[in-house]
Amino acid sequence: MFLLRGEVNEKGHLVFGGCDTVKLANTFGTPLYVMDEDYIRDRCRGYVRALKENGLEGMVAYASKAFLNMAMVKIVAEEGMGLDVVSGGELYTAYKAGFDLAKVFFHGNNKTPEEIAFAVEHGVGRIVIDHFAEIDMVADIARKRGKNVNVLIRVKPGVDAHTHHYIQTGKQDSKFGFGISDGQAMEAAKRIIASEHIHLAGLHCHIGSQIFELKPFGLTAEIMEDFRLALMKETGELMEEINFGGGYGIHYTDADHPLDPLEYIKEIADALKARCAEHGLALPRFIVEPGRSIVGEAGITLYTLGSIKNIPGIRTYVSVDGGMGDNPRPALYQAEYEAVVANKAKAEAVRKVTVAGRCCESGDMLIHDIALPEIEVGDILAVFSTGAYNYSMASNYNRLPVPAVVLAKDGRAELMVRRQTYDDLLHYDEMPSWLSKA
Ligand SMILES: Cc1ncc(COP(=O)(O)O)c(C=O)c1O
Ligand SMILES: N[C@@H](CCCC[NH3+])C(=O)O
Repeated sequence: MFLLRGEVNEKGHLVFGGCDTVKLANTFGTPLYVMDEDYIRDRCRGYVRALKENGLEGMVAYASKAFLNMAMVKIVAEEGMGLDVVSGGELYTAYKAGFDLAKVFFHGNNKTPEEIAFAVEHGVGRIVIDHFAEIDMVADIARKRGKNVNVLIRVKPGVDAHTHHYIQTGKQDSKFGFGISDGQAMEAAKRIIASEHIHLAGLHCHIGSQIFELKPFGLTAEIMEDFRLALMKETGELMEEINFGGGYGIHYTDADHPLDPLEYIKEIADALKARCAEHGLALPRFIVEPGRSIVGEAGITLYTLGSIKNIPGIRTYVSVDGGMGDNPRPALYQAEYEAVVANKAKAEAVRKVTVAGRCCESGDMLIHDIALPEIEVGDILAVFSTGAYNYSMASNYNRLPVPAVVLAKDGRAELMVRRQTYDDLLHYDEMPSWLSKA
C-alpha cells in the first residue's frame, strides 16, 4: 500500500505530525491543510547543514511563495534563514511577523514603485533587479530617501531544466531577468555600477522548479561563474555573491525520485569551486532559495468524501469537499498526487476511482485512477505532498472559502491560518451608490 508520510494507529487512522488525522478533520473541519512542523524544520536544517558541509559562506533563503503566513515566517526566522519574497504582500507578512528584513531577497518581474519604496524604506537586504526600467526606479527611490540599496541582477543562464514548461524559468525565452547571450545582463550590470545609491552586490538565477537532475544545476553554476569573470574583466567589479535560486524536486508520486538537499548543494558547490579555481577567484557568497523542497512533503490536505458516482463501464467519480480552489496544481500543470483514505489507512485497495473536486469545472480533478479501499460518503481522504503551492495558490473560485491550515507537532495541532467564512467572502464587497438606493 502506498503510504508516503505518516504512520497508521491502532484504529487504522493515518497519523501525521503525531496527530490522528481523522481527529483533526473532526476538530477543524475539512478541507484542511495540515503542516508537520518537525518536517519543515528538518528540511531547513538539511539545507543549512549542506552549506556548512560544503564549506560555503552564505545563506539559505526560504522561497516564501511556496507557503507563507506569520507562523511560517517565525519558523524560518528561528531556523536562522533568509527569506525570498516576490510581492508587497509577502514582504509585508515578513515585516509584520518581525522578520529581519536585511535577510530578505525581493524578487519579481514587475515590482511596483510602492513595493520598491516599502522595501527601500524598511532596509530589505537585496532587491533583485529584473528589467532595465527597474534600475532607475530603485536608484531614484533610494536617492529620494537618502539611502543606499544593495541589489542583485537576475540573470538567465540559458539552461534547459527538464520540468513542466510553465515552471521553467532559466531559458533565454523567459519573462524573468536578463539574458547573458544577448548581452543584456552585462548592459544591466554596467548601468547599475554607473548608478548612484545602488550597489551591485551580485548575481541571481533560478532555472525552474521540481527539478530532479543534478546536471542543470552544475551547468548553471559554471555559466554564472563564467559571467562573474566576464563582468570583472569588463567592469573591474568582482561580484560578492551568487544566488542560485531553488527548484529542487520532491516526491509527489512514486515516479518522482528526489535527491537529498546535500546532493544538490554539492553539485552546485563543486562546479562553482572548480570554476573559481580555474579563474583564480575567491568563492562568492553562496545563496540558495528552496521553497517546495522545504514545505512540499510537510503538508497533507484532508477532505471529506461526498458524491460517489459510478458511470457503468467507464469510471467512478468520487467528489471531495475541495478541489482546484485549494489545489490548482492538477488543473494548471497536470500535477499528480497520491492519497489514502485516512480513516481506513490499513484497508486493502479494491478499485480505481477518479477523485474530483467540487468546482464547477470539468477539469477540476485532483487524482485520476487511484486505487482506494471500499469507500463511503463521509470517509476522510488524505492527499500527500500538498504543503507547497497549494495554500499559497488557493483561490475563492465559486466563492469557496479558503480552508484552514493547522500546524502539527508532537501530537498537538493548532491553527496557523483560520478557515475563511462566508462573511470573509463578503468583506470586500461594496455596493455602488446607484444600486444601494432604496
Ligand atoms: C526566484 C525564485 N527563487 C526560488 C524559487 C523556489 O523554487 P522551488 O519552490 O522550486 O524551490 C522560485 C520558484 O520557482 C523562484 O522563482
Ligand atoms: N507554482 C508552481 C511553481 C512555481 C514556482 C515559482 N517560480 C508549482 O506549483 O509547481
